[in-house]
Amino acid sequence: MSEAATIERLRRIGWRGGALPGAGLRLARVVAQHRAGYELHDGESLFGAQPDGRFLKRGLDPAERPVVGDFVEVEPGRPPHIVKVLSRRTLLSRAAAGERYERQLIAANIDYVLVLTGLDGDFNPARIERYLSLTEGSGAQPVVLLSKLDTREDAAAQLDALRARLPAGTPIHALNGKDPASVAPLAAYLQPGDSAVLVGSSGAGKSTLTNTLLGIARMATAEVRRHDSRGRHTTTHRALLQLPSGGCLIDTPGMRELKLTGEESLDLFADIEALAEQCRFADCGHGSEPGCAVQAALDSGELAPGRWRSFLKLHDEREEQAATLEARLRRQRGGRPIERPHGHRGQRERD
Ligand SMILES: Nc1nc2c(ncn2[C@@H]2O[C@H](COP(=O)(O)OP(=O)(O)OP(=O)(O)O)[C@@H](O)[C@H]2O)c(=O)[nH]1
Ligand SMILES: [Zn+2]
Repeated sequence: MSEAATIERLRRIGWRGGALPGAGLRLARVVAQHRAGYELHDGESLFGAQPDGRFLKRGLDPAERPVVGDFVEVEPGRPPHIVKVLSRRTLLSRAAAGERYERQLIAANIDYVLVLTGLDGDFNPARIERYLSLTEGSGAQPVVLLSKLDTREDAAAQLDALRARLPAGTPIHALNGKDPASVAPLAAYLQPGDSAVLVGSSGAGKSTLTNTLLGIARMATAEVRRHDSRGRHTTTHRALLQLPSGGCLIDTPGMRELKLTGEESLDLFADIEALAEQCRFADCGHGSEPGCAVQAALDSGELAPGRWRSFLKLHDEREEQAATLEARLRRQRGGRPIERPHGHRGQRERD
């Protein structure tokens, strides 16, 4: 295959250029990670691969291991081996409160995180803010998508409220996920060389939107999954969908269930942090303390109550996660076996 053809093929799986690997090596993208190994796609076909021994060394920084979305160099063989991870343009990760403190990598080289929420009962600005905070520092650009526009007559008010609340410049698109014309503006984020992930709660319309983007007839979700797992589509795969607009969508269960786990930045609430610094007491609880700048801003309307509540919620969640993490680390340092609290099981069984 000519070099131009190779580059064209790789662009369709989100490659943005760079040096091609030396003779005998193949460039591919990680689309899934299993206990048994990796699934890779080279723009033409899907194949399994094993990580080279050096990636399995104990104590290796997990950030050095291949992750979904990585471009890797592969040495042929049975099975092929991943020998090198190319440098990443973006990296989505979160803190993992496990036995050992680790940053858990979610995906590499993602350009756009499409945060999908339905304009129906699913609509929840606080959750959208939480998703946005997850993309902070990753290098990926968040895009807010609101589905089920066709079911609402009063969406303008929801949109205005969201615009006022989210950081200025955050792209927001309201759409009908079933209608190709309504979805067409998203092509701007899905050009050749672009990689996107679609996240949102169950029922938000991820499969519906994905099918419209793919331009294939809408099928029941379960049917789509069954067909894909049988490999009915030869050029696409559930985990890495090549879209007609030229970009690709990484769609793995791990991506779909992105959750906050405690270490995300609260930068979205920098204005509130700044307010809190103006309180008379450094340890102000922002309740009934005299000289509380937060209460003053709430009273004057400068700070919206809903925004204050979502700040508190995210804050509490982080504190809780941090406490869990600290307790685990303390246990580990003490070298004692991990004890399960005695009352725990009994309590569980009672309810
Ligand atoms: N009217 C309307 N219905 C929609 C739209 N998007 C999705 N739906 C419907 O909402 C329901 C859920 O959509 P799915 O695409 O299955 O949602 P999902 O996010 O993939 O859900 P999970 O597979 O559980 O993660 C289906 O009945 C869709 O037909 C939309 O823009 N307008
Ligand atoms: Zn205060």
